[in-house]
Amino acid sequence: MRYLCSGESHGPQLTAIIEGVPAGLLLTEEMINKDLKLRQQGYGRGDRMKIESDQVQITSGVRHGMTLGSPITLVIKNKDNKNWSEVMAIEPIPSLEYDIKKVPRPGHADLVGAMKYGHRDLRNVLERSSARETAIRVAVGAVAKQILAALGIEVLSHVLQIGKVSIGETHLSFDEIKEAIQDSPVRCVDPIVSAKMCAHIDDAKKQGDSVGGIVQVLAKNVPPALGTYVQFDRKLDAKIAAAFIGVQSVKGVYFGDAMLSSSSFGSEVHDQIAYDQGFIRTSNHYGGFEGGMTNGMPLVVHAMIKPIPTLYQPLNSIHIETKKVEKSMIERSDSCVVPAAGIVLESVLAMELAREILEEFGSNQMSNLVEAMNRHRQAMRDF
Ligand SMILES: Cc1cc2nc3c(=O)[nH]c(=O)nc-3n(C[C@H](O)[C@H](O)[C@H](O)COP(=O)(O)O)c2cc1C
Ligand SMILES: C=C(O[C@@H]1CC(C(=O)O)=C[C@@H](OP(=O)(O)O)[C@H]1O)C(=O)O
Repeated sequence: MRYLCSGESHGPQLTAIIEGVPAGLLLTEEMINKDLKLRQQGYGRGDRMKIESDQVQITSGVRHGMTLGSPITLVIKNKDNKNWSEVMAIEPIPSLEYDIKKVPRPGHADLVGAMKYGHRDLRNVLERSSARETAIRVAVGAVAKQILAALGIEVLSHVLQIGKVSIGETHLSFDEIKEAIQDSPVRCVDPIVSAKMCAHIDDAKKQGDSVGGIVQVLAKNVPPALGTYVQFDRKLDAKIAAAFIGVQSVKGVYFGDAMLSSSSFGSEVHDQIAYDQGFIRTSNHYGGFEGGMTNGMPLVVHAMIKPIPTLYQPLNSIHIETKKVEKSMIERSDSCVVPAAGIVLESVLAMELAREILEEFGSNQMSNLVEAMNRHRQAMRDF
């Protein structure tokens, strides 16, 4: 399964084409839209989210709610495009005068992107580097989630830390976490910490500042032996780490209790092997991976997210023509996107897992894939 995305932040639409989704998967726009809605929520989002109400349009590869096995095309319209139709016009508008962006934001792609592609208007960079693009990736991930759901696998994200407010680790189960975050505007399991996180975001916003944080992404019911140890670039944890870093503002990835294990004795953290109708581990400090392969324990992946680069109290920068010091540009911005990034990272994890499963059990039809997975699970239990 492979996919390609396109679209500028204030252009007419975002598009994705996914190839390799087996035929016979139940898929409707509504199944995708619920994730698009979640990505738009989360305390700390800016005014753009009041304009957009993301809805996907499936324009190929699906008929009567069922995938055909042909490429699936997904489209999300940018509602804000109507406010930028001239600035973002595809055809030249010679007489148009508009604000050309010249003062790059520290922490954003503006300066290096312009240097790389030779742009003198930083808008030519920011339009594509923008995390607006994550909307269509969430749509793609929702398709992957449907494949996983048919195989009994589910993913979930929740927030462990926002700026300086941290919940530490939680010992709740997957289903308990799902329940506990329902009413939290920051997807945090503890209501008291959740309120502190919101207050911390408010404080940052009042100061014209921004905050980052840490998200935990989980997958349950993943069978053992996905991925392989035989070649570095085929290790599944390595593929997931690369895909996580591919999400805007994710600066670190770690599996399980990596922070703790790096400062512990081996005897304290290695997950001991036991047998109970199949091999199990008595703990899950390594987040479900050994040697680049899943070991049958739940997957536990963490993403460390930096604070948003655009600041309402801007930092110093340099005008790219005058080379003089100026405050960096600002139009409009989120102040915290940690909960939203969690939804994006769920999609990314779902995509990597679905892709790996299809590579391992390759199938054109969902029913054959389900059978192959059931056989694999049985073989793993019988080992
Ligand atoms: C969902 C989401 C929304 C974001 N919104 C903003 C924003 O409003 N303003 C901003 O400057 N950066 C925002 N970012 C982060 C930038 O897109 C990102 O920092 C930038 O593209 C540079 O990439 P890097 O941080 O991965 O190096 C957002 C990131 C995500 C995941
Ligand atoms: C549009 C989205 O996020 C955008 C990501 C983003 C950035 O620089 O990454 C900058 C902001 O864009 P704008 O200036 O249009 O408000 C965010 O709103 C979205 O998440 O759908």
